Amino acid sequence: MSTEQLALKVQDVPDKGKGVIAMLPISAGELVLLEAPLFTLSSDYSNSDVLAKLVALTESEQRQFLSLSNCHRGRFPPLMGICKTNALPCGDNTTIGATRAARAGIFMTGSRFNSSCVPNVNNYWDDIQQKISFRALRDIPVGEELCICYCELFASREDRQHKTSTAFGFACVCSACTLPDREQKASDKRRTSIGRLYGEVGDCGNQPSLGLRKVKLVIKLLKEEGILECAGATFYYDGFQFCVSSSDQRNAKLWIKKALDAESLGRGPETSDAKRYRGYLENPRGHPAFGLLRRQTLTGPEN
Ligand SMILES: C[S@@+](CC[C@H](N)C(=O)[O-])C[C@H]1O[C@@H](n2cnc3c(N)ncnc32)[C@H](O)[C@@H]1O
Repeated sequence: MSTEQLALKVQDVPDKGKGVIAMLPISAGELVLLEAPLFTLSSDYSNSDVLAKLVALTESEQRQFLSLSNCHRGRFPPLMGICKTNALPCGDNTTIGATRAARAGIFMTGSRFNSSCVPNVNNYWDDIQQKISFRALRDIPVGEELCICYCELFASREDRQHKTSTAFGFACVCSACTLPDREQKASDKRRTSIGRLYGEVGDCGNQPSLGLRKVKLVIKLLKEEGILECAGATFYYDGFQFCVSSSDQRNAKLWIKKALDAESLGRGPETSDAKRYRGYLENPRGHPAFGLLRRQTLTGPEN
């Protein structure tokens, strides 16, 4: 067993079947698991594709595969049901925006992570190592369950529950989905506002001051929802782009440093985006949008 896996244990958790529990204190940004898939499938797989993968496995691996949960009993043939319940993206995949990985994989430990709408772990496919990595988004104490997010974060609880119940056959019981009524309404309002602002920020290319105000509002809302660590990088990068297009190098550097820190936390310091961000931190003029708009001094991130 690798050092990373010593920090984890798969065990029964209330209302969710099995789950992954921290056995040691885990620090923000730490790699908690790096795992090769048992097998991968293209996104349009059929039952016979799964069967072909299964016969290539050892008997012990087949047993492990068949022990995974199946939330689609009666709706799909059993092998398909297990894959649909447990497959994780093996490629670029975003819960923000529309990028969908072309392949998905089944993982002996990785497929045991349950979902939370306030995840404390981020999963990311490492294309170079051909493995999936799981990194802690914040400090995690011993005994806490490690959860990733299966669904769109910037949606109301009703919409999130609709997605998890149709795609995965469960009504999410995470802390964000079980808030008392008043707090639930406030959370729904924040998340739907973030979703709306996400689109609006994208439309502010020629209005950098307005764009930055919206970015700052999103960051405030993400922080209040406890999901800044898993969703902040893209907005910090937007902040950088507004500054760089206005030739404001000083503030551009402050924004790109935030984007780099957020990227490294959730996906590691060696991703292609992290490398690109480091390049811009050294030389913001290297960005293709540098100086495209009127030169002006904007503002940096709040803290
Ligand atoms: C990929 S599996 C995760 C591991 C699974 N709990 C097991 O026992 O192997 C997905 C299934 O876990 C359960 N699950 C995951 N996240 C959950 C959540 N937030 N609330 C309730 N059930 C959840 C659902 O049954 C779902 O279909």
